[in-house]
Amino acid sequence: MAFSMKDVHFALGETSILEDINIDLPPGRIYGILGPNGSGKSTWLDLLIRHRVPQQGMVEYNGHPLGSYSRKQISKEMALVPQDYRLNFPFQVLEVLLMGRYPFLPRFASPGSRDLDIVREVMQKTGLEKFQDRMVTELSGGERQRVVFARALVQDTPVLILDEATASLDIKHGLHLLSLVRQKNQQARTTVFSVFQDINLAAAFCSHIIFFKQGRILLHGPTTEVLTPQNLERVFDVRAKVYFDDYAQSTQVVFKV
Ligand SMILES: Nc1ncnc2c1ncn2[C@@H]1O[C@H](COP(=O)(O)OP(=O)(O)OP(=O)(O)O)[C@@H](O)[C@H]1O
Repeated sequence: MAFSMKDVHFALGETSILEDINIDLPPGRIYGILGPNGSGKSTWLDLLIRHRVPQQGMVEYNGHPLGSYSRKQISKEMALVPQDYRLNFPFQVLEVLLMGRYPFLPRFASPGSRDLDIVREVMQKTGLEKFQDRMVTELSGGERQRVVFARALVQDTPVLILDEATASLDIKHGLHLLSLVRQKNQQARTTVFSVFQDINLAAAFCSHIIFFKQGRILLHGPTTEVLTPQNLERVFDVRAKVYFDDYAQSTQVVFKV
């Protein structure tokens, strides 16, 4: 298993945020995380990357307790693109991307030629070359988000965690970044967790879906099996039609408004 969670409970103060989380997550899949606002999706991602630690239960990564990994080891294994990350310091885009290599550098060492090669390759693939000398503080919100996303690709980890990572991007750049993630998943069997509000994007991109509701995992499974009108009604209280779309070559959803 890439991850395994047993009887996980997480609370903030007196408020229970996640309850009874029991799930085994094999590697090499693209997991779409879906659920209403406030259902615990981002908090659950925080448990995966150990930004938060559950009060009860066990989180394992590759068969070992997540708590047995150092922060640096975790950074070599997992990269996160947060929902709303603010790059407030006046670094150049190239410098921010090089930060993705820091977990792999010995203490006090500077990035080497291999690190620069990885950064250049990601810049080229993500179309960020023309921004490399610009200050991140002088980019638009979407451009900055593309830099944060690219930095996670530079980190080049077996696990990639995306929290509505393309929500502020235009459709072309969003689809392009997701296609890069999928290519990497197919070539290197990376494991991807991605929260989406756009259910059709999740349907097109994810092999598996995990539905959250009120701090619990309500159900999970292969996208084609669990993305049904009944489940969408249970989770989101909406009426929907689910069908296979030839053009998208994936399951798609239309909603009754
Ligand atoms: N720092 C905090 N203090 C208190 N409650 C919090 C805090 N952060 C999150 N919560 C609460 O925890 C619950 C889960 O939040 P979380 O951000 O994980 O939900 P989510 O499913 O990712 O939501 P969204 O779709 O709106 O991003 C919510 O009820 C939220 O109000």
